[in-house]
Amino acid sequence: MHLLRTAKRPRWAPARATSSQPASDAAAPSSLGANGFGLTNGTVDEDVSPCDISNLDQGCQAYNLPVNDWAHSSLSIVVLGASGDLAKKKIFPALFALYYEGLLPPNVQFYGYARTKMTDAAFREMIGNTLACRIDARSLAKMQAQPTARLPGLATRGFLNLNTRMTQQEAVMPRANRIFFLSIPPNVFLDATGNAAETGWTRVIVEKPFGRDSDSSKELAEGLARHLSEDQIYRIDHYLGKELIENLTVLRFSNSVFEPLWSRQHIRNVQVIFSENFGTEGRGGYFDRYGIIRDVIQNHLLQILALFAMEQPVSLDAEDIRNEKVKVLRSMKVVGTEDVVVGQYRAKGSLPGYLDDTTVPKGSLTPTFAAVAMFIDNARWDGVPFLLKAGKALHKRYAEIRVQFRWGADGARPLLLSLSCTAATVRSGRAI
Ligand SMILES: NC(=O)C1=CN([C@@H]2O[C@H](COP(=O)(O)OP(=O)(O)OC[C@H]3O[C@@H](n4cnc5c(N)ncnc54)[C@H](OP(=O)(O)O)[C@@H]3O)[C@@H](O)[C@H]2O)C=CC1
Ligand SMILES: O=C1O[C@H](COP(=O)(O)O)[C@@H](O)[C@H](O)[C@H]1O
Repeated sequence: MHLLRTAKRPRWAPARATSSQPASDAAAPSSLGANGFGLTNGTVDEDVSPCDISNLDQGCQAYNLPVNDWAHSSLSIVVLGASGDLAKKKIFPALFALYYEGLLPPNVQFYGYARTKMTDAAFREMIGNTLACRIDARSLAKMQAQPTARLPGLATRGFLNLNTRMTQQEAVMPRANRIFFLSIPPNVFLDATGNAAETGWTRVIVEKPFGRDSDSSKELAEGLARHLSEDQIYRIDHYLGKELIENLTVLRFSNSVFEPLWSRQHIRNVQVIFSENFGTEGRGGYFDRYGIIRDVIQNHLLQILALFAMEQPVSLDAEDIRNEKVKVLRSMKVVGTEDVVVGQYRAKGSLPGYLDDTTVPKGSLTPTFAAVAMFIDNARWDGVPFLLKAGKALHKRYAEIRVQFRWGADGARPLLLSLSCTAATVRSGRAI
């Protein structure tokens, strides 16, 4: 069964799976490009949609944001941590998709920042190889070679150097706006926030985890507040943008099949599973300081649990949903060590172990797998275990919610809500 929202697929997006089998499970066709999606024969000149400023204005109005004077303003988008996994896998492909669809202002420039030394050409090539969109290699090369290339290169020589480079490019317009995407470990956030725009607005996008613990999270929030006002800061948990998660509230509360069953009377247990079939692969610098619980359980999986278990919000406004989620978190029993199992993946055959990753400190005890049993002490969920499981370098890549109902003989099939990035599906699973 496919989910509720059927938005028009943008031209750059991969085709969605059309069966109950997620596309990621299907055999990959042999003609895939490096980005993993099928390639077509368009060229950039023909394919890139020109930016329509009136569309941007309408978008701002729709979200209640001030309308920008894009005819006289530039926009610089800076990705800090541009050599990292998140930048390569998600941010640059998403930015490129927006650009490709004509959804960015005409005077936009992208910048990367990292400590790794790389020539501008090597940096552009690295980004080019990760673009998850349907353009062919010829178009990509053309785009990279364009004299007006939007990606000037990678700054590595300090934030001052980055600022100088941006200021030079921005001089063409009276007003310069800046967006900073902090795709870096949280302990570096504060150093990175000193490059605010002088003639336009500044926005800073901050990635989870927001610190390591309560103290560092508080310190981070206070530090950001010293440089930025709250309306300049956008905190991101990209799991909230997944199709199933966006639709979970609608699936539950607008659906007379599910809502009457959503309680301890009918549900025996719930599992939220995050399984990846690849290890850290050079991300030890970030991952080892945080571990799997801070990396995905404390944020992504807990968000899912809260949305799954919350009471019906007064409206679908963000604040109302947030209030209901907070009530779930406040009703949860404190997790003790007896409720948690942790592990670390080891080498098997030709596959490296966690400690074989050269970016991981020798002898590290950081967990790459965790299973946590949680309980919500309220009338709806009293006594129902919520099992959150997450691991890297496991046998298969998938993410799903498994709902085990009480009725039926032992071994009744659970309801599976799949969080696959290519298709949100609801199906019944194998008996357990
Ligand atoms: N990977 C993913 O799919 C997702 C990651 N995230 C979040 O994104 C953030 C980064 O994760 P990820 O990209 O995976 O990690 P990586 O380790 O792959 O990348 C970290 C990046 O930060 C840079 N960096 C590290 N230390 C410093 C420093 N002191 N000063 C400046 N730059 C630094 C690194 O570049 P260099 O060493 O060259 O400086 C690298 O570009 C984390 O907060 C993570 O939670 C969120 C969602 C998904
Ligand atoms: O936040 C993170 O998420 C990714 C998994 O996200 P997905 O959308 O690609 O499934 C995970 O690999 C990474 O460790 C973590 O930081």
